[in-house]
Amino acid sequence: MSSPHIIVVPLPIAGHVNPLVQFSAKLVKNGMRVSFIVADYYYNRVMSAIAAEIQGEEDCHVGLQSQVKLHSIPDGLGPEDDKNDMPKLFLSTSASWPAMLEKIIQEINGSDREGKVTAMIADLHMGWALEVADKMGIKGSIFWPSSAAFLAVEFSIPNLIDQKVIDNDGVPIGRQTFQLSPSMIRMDTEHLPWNLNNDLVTRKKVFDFFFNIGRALKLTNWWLCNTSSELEPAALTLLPNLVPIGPLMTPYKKASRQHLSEEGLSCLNWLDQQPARSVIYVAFGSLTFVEYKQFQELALGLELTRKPYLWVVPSSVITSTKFSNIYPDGFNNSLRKIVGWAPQQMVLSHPTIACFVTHCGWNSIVEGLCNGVPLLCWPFVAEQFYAKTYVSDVWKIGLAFESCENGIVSGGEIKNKLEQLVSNEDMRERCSKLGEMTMKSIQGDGQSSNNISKFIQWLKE
Ligand SMILES: O=c1ccn([C@@H]2O[C@H](COP(=O)(O)OP(=O)(O)O[C@H]3O[C@H](CO)[C@@H](O)[C@H](O)[C@H]3O)[C@@H](O)[C@H]2O)c(=O)[nH]1
Repeated sequence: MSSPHIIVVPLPIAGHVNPLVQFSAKLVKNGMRVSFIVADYYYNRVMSAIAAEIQGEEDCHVGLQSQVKLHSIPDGLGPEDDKNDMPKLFLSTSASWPAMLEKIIQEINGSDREGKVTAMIADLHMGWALEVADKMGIKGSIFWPSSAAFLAVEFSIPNLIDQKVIDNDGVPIGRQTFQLSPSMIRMDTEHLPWNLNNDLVTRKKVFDFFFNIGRALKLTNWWLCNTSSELEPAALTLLPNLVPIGPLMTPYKKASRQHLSEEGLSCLNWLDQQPARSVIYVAFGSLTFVEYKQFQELALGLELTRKPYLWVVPSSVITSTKFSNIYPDGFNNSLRKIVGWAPQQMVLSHPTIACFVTHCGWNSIVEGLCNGVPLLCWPFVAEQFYAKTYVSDVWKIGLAFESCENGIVSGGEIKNKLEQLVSNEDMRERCSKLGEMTMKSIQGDGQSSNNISKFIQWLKE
């Protein structure tokens, strides 16, 4: 009998692609074939990430890599569009990908070499893919890469309308805070998941898109989430049908440097030269954060600490003259390293990292805490604010910036918070403990590990 063949469909953005790369590696190690759908510009990065995941494991051999096949699709955005613009991605992929996905599945099923597709794992925000699977007689499951808290808000839309927190179009009825249950974090109507930008027409489209996700959820009972009961007991109680399988990450000692790009390797080589627990790591995930004045203040704050720092900055910024003028002596010297992309999980597990300045993307938060690295929160939109509340108020493993009246966080504030954070041993200790507890969930008999085993069993049935 041929092995199960799983088609994996992530939203094409790092925070959605990465956890599914790691999950795909697990499926392959459990004897399955994976067809991974990827936007064309991600092809090379995903290819090397998969190779590193699979070969990095001590108990795996090179041949397994051939069990994953990438199928690239154009993202449907125009040449001028930002590849990380979530609302545009939701809308363009849901319009242009269904027909292409169906064609890919037909091609796989028509070829003798690969074995027919037996199941699908679709990102919740690619929920339309389950309708394609359903039409083609393929069993499906939903995967959510972020917090259960985020989902709890999406699932509570009818209640929020009834309770007059939002109107029928998702618009807040006045600014207010609310709790979805007495043990849940308090949320602000400013940070609803569909408030991804200031354009009201787009907000409404994204709200309708989220509201309609319920259709996809009805097509499966497997709602997988990249969280764990150690991290989000209250949200998981509120959503008893959600299956926690997180944190989806690989411990560093197992991962391999051999597949890194030159830039990635240069980050680790540079870290190898730094003193233990000295380096500030700064990265904002897929977010393109390029506001000049704020960039200048962040650079100033980092320089004022006189500590070494590794900062991920979009390549377009590194090459622009305006920004390079901030550093008259050049972007890189022995105390600073500025790169376009870093191998984040390896960086965070490096013993020289002292703290992480993050935009509070869920994967960044979980990767930081699982490596025991205290966090300095700089949320920009939507659910990143929920993650910030977890970090600073619930888990107490990090701090958050105060912005000034003009919305800019000053260099002085950045320096002060960084100094407070790195000198706080209690916080570091709490972070290590929470990280250890959370990692146990995906090991041995941990809850997430058991859930993954049950899911794999279902895929094999
Ligand atoms: O230089 C870098 C920067 C990031 N990463 C990786 O990219 C991923 C980034 O994920 P995340 O921190 O979740 O950020 P985004 O890509 O910005 O994620 C989007 O998707 C997440 C999951 O839904 C949401 O939580 C975020 O708010 C949303 O911005 C992580 O695995 C990082 O390890 C790298 O490897 N190198």
